[in-house]
Amino acid sequence: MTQIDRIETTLVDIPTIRGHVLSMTTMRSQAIVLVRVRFSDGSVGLGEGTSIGGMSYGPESPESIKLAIDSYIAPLLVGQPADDVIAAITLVEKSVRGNPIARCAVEIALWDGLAKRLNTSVAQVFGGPVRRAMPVAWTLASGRSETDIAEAEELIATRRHNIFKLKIGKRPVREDLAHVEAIARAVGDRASIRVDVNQAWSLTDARRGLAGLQAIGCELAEQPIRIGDLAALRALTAGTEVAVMADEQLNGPADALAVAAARAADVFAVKIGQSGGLKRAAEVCAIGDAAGIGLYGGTMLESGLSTAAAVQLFSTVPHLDWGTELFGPLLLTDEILAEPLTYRDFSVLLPEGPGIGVTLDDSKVDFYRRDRARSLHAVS
Ligand SMILES: O=C(O)C[C@H]1C=CC(=O)O1
Ligand SMILES: [Mn+2]
Repeated sequence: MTQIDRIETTLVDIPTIRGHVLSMTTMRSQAIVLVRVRFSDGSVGLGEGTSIGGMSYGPESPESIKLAIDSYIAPLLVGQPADDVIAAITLVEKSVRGNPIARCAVEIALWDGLAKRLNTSVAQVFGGPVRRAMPVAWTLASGRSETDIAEAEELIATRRHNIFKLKIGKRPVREDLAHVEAIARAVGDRASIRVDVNQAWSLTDARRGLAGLQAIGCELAEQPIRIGDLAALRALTAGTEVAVMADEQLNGPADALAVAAARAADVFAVKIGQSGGLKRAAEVCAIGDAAGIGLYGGTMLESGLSTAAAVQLFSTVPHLDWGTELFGPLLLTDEILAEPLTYRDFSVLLPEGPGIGVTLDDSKVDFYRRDRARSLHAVS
């Protein structure tokens, strides 16, 4: 019986193509925890765990993801049967509370390994794709309206994106509304406009903000208020025509059930990392779908590796009415995959090939790994 032999983690830092301005932080590089699971038959599974802005976005950081895997998850899994992925994640969930991104990173590698050994794709293991291309939004977050408009124009012209998510919540509501309106006016009916407040608004800000967004014709507002207050989120959802999306609020199936039961959102941003893995993300989708909540494939701005894993999963989700934002690798200045994912005609394509459908460019990983940068720094 094939067993899990070894789990290795590597921190990799890749610069972003421009500053990415969120309400709580400005990203200039992205830190990725790469996971390699080595199995006793010689096969290898790849995974990735990625958070945003250190600990400013959520409770996990790149360093905490690495530590959770090295010190807690790997010792549990070494020696376990390689093919029993559900048993493995159940074992991990019993001993590791929280830490959904760390659990997801390892789980991706387990699915990748299983599917590769079966010579099939992860999508096939999840029941097979219902689509091989899915709409992919882009986030305009340079911090300046004119720069965002120029970026949007280029992306529409090259047919890469025609759904734009604007990061707001850092500036006063009035200024943010003027920013959204300027971009909405500039793109007209050539693109749709959504916003992500990343929890920054108070309830009164949110009432004013959503009324303004509705007047501008913005179709969706993501996580307008801080997580935890489902009654307030429900009141906002009921009080506006703008679709309200839950993002940071959703950390797995139990949260999905709570939001659905409270009718606190119109749409779920389903993230494989935040959900605690592909299996749990599929459950979040099922709960949302059963509750009549729209689904959207979210991202933690991961590299192509975890993005490919998410594409595998979302290709199998029957109703993905709000498309995806699986553009993570395009925000980075360099590609760590041997063969990049294909973005074409406003969509990302399901990669062909076994497992999650992608392999690493090892020389790129060596170049960007954090411990290499440290040792270079030490000798210079
Ligand atoms: O959705 C988030 O909150 C995080 C992330 C996803 C896209 C983006 O630009 O930021
Ligand atoms: Mn969001």
